Amino acid sequence: MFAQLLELPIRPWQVLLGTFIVYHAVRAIYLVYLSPLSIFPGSKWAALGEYWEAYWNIGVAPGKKGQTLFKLEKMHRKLGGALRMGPNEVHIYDPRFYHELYKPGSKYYKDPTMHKVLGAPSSTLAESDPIRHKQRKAPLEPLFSKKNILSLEPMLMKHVDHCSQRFDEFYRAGKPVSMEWALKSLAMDMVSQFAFGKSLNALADPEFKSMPVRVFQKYLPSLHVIKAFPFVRYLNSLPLWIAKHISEDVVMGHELEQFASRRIEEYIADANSGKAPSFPTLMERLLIPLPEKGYQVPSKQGLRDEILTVISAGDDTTGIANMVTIFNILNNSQVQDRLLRELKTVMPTPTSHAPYLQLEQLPYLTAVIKEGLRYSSPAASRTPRLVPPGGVTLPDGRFIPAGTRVGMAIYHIHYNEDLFPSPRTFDPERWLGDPEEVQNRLKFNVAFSRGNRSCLGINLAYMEMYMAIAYLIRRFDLQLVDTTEKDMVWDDMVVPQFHGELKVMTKRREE
Ligand code: HEM
Repeated sequence: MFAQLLELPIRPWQVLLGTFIVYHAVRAIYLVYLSPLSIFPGSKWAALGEYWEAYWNIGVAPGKKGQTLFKLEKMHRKLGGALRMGPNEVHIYDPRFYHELYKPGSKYYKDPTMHKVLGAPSSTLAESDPIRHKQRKAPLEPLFSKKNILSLEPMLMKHVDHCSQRFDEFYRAGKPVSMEWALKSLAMDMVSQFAFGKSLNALADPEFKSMPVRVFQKYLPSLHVIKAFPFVRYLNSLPLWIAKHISEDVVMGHELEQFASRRIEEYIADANSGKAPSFPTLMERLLIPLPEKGYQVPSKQGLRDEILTVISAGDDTTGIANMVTIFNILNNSQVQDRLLRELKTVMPTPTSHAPYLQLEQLPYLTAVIKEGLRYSSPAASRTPRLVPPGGVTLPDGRFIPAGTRVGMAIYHIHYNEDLFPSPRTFDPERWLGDPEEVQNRLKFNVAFSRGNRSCLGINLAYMEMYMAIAYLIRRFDLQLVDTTEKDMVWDDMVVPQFHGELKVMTKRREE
């Protein structure tokens, strides 16, 4: 019988199929049982391919959208501080490793294969090469310095005033404001004016749902899909007449790119005719070469990529941090009363003004903002890096070889019970009290990440938060409408995507 089988002719496709099966079987045995990463526990599926993450993130099964972060949290609690996350990736939960991975001068660089498919590959955010990254950052660092950002205060104030006027209109019409859209529009106007010199006027949209705000809201969650299936990104390169038939999101993305390109042309034309804005802008800096620092002015497409990346990095993040903080203030009358009492010391009437430098000195407002950043964790997901030559030994003694992807998530640090007891309670008191304890805790308030690749926009984000929260709480007696903690539960769609809406009635305070 066996001899008869051997005599059967073997067809080429059978050879191919057999080779394919044997190759994958051997590969699977190697990855799961023999690879140096096989010492790390975790799902066997995760060891075999990138699709374990996608399964929990992109909604292939009902209720499994944006869940990898939370799934990892549960698994770490059971299986320990380091887990296998992919064929070549380990996920770390142990906070002792955070400041090794994301420290200044860290040799753990971004993984080009991962970052180049996300967003604009030529942007500073996506650049993985440390030398090129330094060159790209050269014009941006002084621009984002605190001194420079302070000069934006009058411009930001104008947008807070515009937002307040829009709140009045909603109140007169007897309609609640959807705060997520309103606060993202506020952040959009601030960051776009900083980028182009002119704001996109998102606050003027009747429902705060202007095209750019909607596009970013839709685009960021699609990064989960692009990460798992990089070819999806190339849909964006299709001619518009084809794209129209495939996806409305792609069409919106095209519209935004064209819109940004027009704004760049306008800026250049204005600057050439001596009409540059009176405050520092991103466009202005990007157009000045710095040969001594290796910075060259990017192409028009490079400029567009950089501008759109900065706007996207600064819009949803700040809008979400403000929204979550405001919800928690309104949801806790003790927090609101104490904050209001403090605000009245520098803004005695609801129409008073207080300079940012004075707001920044208020201890309770500062504690509320720090807690808001911890609690909201707007950039919650893991940010992977590559282990440098020589490999690394984890605090628990296990070794990870060079070239392995390792990542930690800001949310896991912020919700770690050992660092922040009762992490699900919004408690500004954590940031008051014994200065030494607060100082230690501050090391783990990592909303903006740490080290060379930490947030460039931190000074702008703080100023936006202080101004939005101080003025909106001092000016308005905001009342929650049909909003509970359940609405504030979120899925991790690159930025938090909430299950419900924060809606408030926006009545002016009289005293
Ligand atoms: C509450 C608001 C914000 C939070 C929580 C936040 C958080 C972060 C985090 C965690 C990173 C590091 C990402 C990584 O490791 O890949 C980052 C990077 C960055 N952020 Fe922010 N961000 C905020 C607001 C802003 C604003 C307002 C801007 C600018 C207008 C901005 C611009 C950037 C840029 C350009 C980078 C890339 C830095 C680099 O790669 O060198 N961010 N941000």
